[in-house]
Amino acid sequence: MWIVIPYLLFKATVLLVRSLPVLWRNRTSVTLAVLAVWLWHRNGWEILALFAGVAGATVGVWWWRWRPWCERFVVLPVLSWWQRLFVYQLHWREAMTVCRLAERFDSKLNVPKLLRVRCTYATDEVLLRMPRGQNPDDYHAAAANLAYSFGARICRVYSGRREQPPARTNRLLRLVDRFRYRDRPRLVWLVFVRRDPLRRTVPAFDIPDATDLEALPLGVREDLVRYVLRLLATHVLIVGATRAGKGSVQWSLIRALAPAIRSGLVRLWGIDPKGGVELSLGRQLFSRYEYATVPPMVAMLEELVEVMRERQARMQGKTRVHTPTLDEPLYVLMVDEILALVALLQDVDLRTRAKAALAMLLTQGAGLGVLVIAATQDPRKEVVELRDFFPTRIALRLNEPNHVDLVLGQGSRARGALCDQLSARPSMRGIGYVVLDDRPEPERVRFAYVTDDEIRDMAVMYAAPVVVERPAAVPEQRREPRHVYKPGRHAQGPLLPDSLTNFLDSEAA
Ligand SMILES: Nc1ncnc2c1ncn2[C@@H]1O[C@H](COP(=O)(O)OP(=O)(O)OP(=O)(O)O)[C@@H](O)[C@H]1O
Repeated sequence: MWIVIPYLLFKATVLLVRSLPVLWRNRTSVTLAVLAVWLWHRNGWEILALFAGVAGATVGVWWWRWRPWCERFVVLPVLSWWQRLFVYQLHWREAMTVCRLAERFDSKLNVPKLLRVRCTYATDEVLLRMPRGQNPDDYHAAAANLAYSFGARICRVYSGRREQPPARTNRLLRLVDRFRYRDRPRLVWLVFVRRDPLRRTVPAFDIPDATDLEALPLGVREDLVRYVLRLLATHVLIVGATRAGKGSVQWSLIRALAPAIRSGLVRLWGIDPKGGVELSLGRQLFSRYEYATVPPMVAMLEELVEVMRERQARMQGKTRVHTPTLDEPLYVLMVDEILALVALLQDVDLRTRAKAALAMLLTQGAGLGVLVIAATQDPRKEVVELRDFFPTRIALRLNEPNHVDLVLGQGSRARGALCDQLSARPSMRGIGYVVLDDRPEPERVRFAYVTDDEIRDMAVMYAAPVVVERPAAVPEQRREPRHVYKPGRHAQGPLLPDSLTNFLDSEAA
């Protein structure tokens, strides 16, 4: 008997020490439970009920008077606590094991460690630490199983923190943030979407006083943060099935550019091969605009190449990066259906010239302040060949799963860009995926919808100043050599990547 008591004491101590981390992680629940039991034991259930009633009434008044604060400090923390305890912690081990995310080593099962659950009204963000031997791709592969295991339809996986460190002036706080926001490769963020936060149309944003070319607000992300586009030095490709909402991306972008268009800092050129259906509503915003026939469109492309070349000559030896000024504005060329110029055009000569000019703009224009924003319905071969020259790509609803990787790049669908599963319902238009600069996982965005009336008003209030642009040369009679740019064959020609050479050469076949 005397030997059993020390043994039991030893066992109890081990159990206590082992459960300390669990108790610490659940300190709020444990404290509340201990308090409740103590109150009940000391004063009976009536006092406990009174306390609960007073607490409930206080929260009710708080909610009524200061709802955002109440949500932030009471409702969402309580929801997070509840979800953590009764949804994630309860089924964690089982779910991780059946989703094959638990690793066995030395006859011990290493389960990913659940660190934190943070809820918004629409999503649960679960932070975990991976066991050794895993990387975030394992979680991307298991995302669908994880979602259904925890009663959601969508689970997004992020290998990095989604929010940026706050901008602080205090040095001490900055130091703390540097530690808090340090790179932690073994952490993975799972975001379970309980209800779609993007199901409501996002109204057009107010036009800013001044355009910030580094952050043009275009829509709202799934975490309800504004999606902003850094336009400087990037070309943008927008791909989406018919009626997917490509127009809302284009018009949101133009809306964000409007003050700069009016001041002349940005010169917007438009090509609308679909007969002016999309862009003509805001005709006054464009310094140059072609929609009726193809030859002037091609001439316009070539003219822009000329503008770019002249600027290149002016910049030579002075600066490497173009900064927009009123004398040297940023040229933004918007092409509504790029396929009409590079693939559907019957006239081979015109098509070759259009391709060559576009290739030139795409390879050299970004650093020279000549940008291309192109939209298309169909990611077919000719567009995919150009894809890599568009650093920013936006994929709205697409018809086929394999189109996703064609537009956003290899592996994008596996990392969560489910463009083929986006709803075609009219109420769900204008939703798409974008790849942000700071992380590999695509982000779902709903683009702001600019109504026809808003476009008309904007066109009147922010009309482009009248500038005397050079008249477009009528191209019909021009007989230029088919291939202007032939790296390797013309030693003095600019060097073009292989894919672009193939793209230009495809005409010769
Ligand atoms: N962001 C949005 N939010 C809500 N509804 C939208 C949004 N964008 C578009 N829509 C709706 O979808 C319709 C089609 O949009 P839009 O013309 O922009 O599509 P599209 O992809 O440009 O079509 P197409 O390929 O035919 O040119 C619009 O008339 C509008 O009713």
